[in-house]
Amino acid sequence: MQFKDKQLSLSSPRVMGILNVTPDSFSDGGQHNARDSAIDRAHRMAEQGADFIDIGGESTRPGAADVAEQEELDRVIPVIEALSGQLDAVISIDTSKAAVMKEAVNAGAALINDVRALQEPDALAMASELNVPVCLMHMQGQPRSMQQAPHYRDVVREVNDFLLARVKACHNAGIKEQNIILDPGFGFGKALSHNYQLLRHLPQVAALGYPLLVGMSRKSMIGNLLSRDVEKRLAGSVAVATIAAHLGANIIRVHDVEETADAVNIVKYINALEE
Ligand SMILES: Nc1nc2[nH]c(SCCc3ccc(S(N)(=O)=O)cc3)nc2c(=O)[nH]1
Repeated sequence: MQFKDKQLSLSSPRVMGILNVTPDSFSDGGQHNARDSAIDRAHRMAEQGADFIDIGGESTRPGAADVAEQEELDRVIPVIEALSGQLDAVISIDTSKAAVMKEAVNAGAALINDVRALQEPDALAMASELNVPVCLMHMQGQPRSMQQAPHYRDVVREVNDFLLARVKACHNAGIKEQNIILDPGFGFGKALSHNYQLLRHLPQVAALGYPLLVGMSRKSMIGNLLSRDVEKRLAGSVAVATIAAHLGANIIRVHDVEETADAVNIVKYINALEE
């Protein structure tokens, strides 16, 4: 797959490091050293084996409030500008806003990661104009309310139907087939059982024929099942990452890059063994 001037094969699973530049992700709260610590973290994750660094200025965890466009721009653009051309990894922008997509790609991002699957105003047209790969993710509802009462008749079918509908919308907007990545959206309007049904049937999502991105790292699907607080979810996160890679996920979005890269390297080795 082509990410601006970087060709990256997705034939074996890749690791995406999470770089949250939202205030709730900084311990000390200071803006300046927050930016510096984000830049250091990006370099560290690239060194640990991240092929992508996903930069997000809007928290989309359950209950999160919306973020104003300028605020989101102020958080992410300086970090992308500081990292562009300095990393061996591809910079991804985690946003739903057309204006943030534009500025981020102009500043050096080569992948758009939209948890709202280009449903916001002008997002489809912007993604088409920017002509970079885009990840379309399934979410039931909006972050503020999505975990109140998630309900599906058949979660895998309904997620697949949504993703295909968004692919059609992309096609109609002139977005190239080879620029599309899909994501079932773990934790975005899903109860525990829905998340594990999606993981177990990931081959059915892969069967849609597009590269898959998955993000389960430290999420409640691990915490609730194992009764683990967020700082004790590394083993569970590596476990689900390994399962997803083995079942066909192409990009694994995680906090813990080094540990996940080790697990993915074992999956890659097994997959490379001749039949
Ligand atoms: N493509 C893609 N982008 C993503 N960005 C994020 S931010 C995570 C927000 C969050 C935190 C915690 C829970 S919970 N209640 O399950 O613990 C849900 C959502 N995630 C993903 C993901 O998966 N794919």
